[in-house]
Amino acid sequence: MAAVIDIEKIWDKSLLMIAEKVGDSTFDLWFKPIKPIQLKDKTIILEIPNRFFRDWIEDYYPTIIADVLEGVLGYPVTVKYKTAEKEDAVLRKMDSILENRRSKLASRGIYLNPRYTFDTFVVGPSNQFAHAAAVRVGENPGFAYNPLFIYGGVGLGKTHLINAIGNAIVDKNPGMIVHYVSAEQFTNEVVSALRHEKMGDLKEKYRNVDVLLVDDVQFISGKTTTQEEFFHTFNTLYEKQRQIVVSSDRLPMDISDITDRLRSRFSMGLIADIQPPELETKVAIIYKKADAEKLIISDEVAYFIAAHVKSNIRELEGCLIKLGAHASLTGMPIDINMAKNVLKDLISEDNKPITPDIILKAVGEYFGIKVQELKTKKRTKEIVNARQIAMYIAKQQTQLSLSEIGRYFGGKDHATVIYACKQIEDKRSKDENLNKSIENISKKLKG
Ligand SMILES: Nc1ncnc2c1ncn2[C@@H]1O[C@H](COP(=O)(O)OP(=O)(O)OP(=O)(O)O)[C@@H](O)[C@H]1O
Repeated sequence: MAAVIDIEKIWDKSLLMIAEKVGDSTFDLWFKPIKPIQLKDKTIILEIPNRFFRDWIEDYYPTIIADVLEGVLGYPVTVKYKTAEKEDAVLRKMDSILENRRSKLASRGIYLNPRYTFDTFVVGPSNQFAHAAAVRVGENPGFAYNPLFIYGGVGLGKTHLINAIGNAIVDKNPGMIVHYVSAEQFTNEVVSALRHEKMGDLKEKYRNVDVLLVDDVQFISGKTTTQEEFFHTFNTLYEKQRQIVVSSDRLPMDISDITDRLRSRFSMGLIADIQPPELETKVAIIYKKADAEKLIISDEVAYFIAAHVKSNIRELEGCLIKLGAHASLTGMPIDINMAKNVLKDLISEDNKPITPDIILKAVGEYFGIKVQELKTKKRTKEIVNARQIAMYIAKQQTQLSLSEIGRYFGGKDHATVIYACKQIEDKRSKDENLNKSIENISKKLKG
């Protein structure tokens, strides 16, 4: 007799694992209310209170449920959501258009996010340049800017823009092979191909696309075989005038542990940055998203969210989704009091002072160096440079004395701190890239 699958038990086990990964408050709010409905043909249907739950989970933990279920069941499953409340007819229609688009793309083997198009991207001074470059590439793949390298901080729209390029190309050129891949997934494919002696297949797949979109390329830092494979893929595509678009959270020169030849390839075309959005752009994004979700919010609420979420647009959307979920569960309209109440964590985060630990973490993350290494006496060029930048920022952005800063950086004396600050000050006036790196880290700290 075939084993009967006890869906409740499986879900309970999965919930325990999810709780461990996401922490109590997130778990209670977003995952605990989910109920399993059906598990059949490697597809699980989960009931969620309303569509905001799906949006939030897809934004913040897009693969967590599928990953955990795969761990529990031992095979991959597709996760589908069903909302408990009756959905607005317009929203349901929009969802079905998106779903259609998604399956059309998937049937051509193209895994682009159908939501991320130029139409849904709000343009402002912070992203105007990257957007214009992306549109050009979308209109003229292979011939406008090749490669296009888009860089910017976390959650500022890089994935959205490169998907929008892909969607625009697919729409206009039904025959073109457009391949979107995260650098992490590419690395996994290289590892798997090596293990199963399928490198030939991998080369065949990647070197024959018309458009290659690689997201979060900084991930290949330190991974030599992946870099090697990517380098040859890059050259083959480039020679055939096929379009390459790469996104990264930092400039090519700031990606540590990649070969110089790859770094120089990244800089061969156009490098376009996305900066954190200004207040007006944030407000415009909030309205666009609210519109898409059929949420009614006042100017006061929109400006309140925009003023408190400093830069990350994913967080901006997260606030709106949280409000939408709350309004939908309570049946109350969204007003400023609800916003203040539901988003109170956000407000209390505002006054957090910048500490040397926060600076070390931000600098470490930016350059891909462990905080511990910044605090030791290690003297490789990269570490010394990052450590000096961190001291310089600490001097600028904290009230600490030079000796106190020195102490935080592994017992250095105040003369070392003065020297570091002077070095960076001098280099900054001559080196635009260094200047940009410091600005980006500082913005991240303020955000
Ligand atoms: N200008 C914009 N207009 C509308 N939505 C935007 C804009 N910029 C970002 N977003 C939205 O913000 C969210 C985060 O953006 P995205 O995932 O593209 O960021 P990212 O830069 O790739 O982040 P990460 O560094 O984490 O990979 C997405 O839902 C995206 O649609």
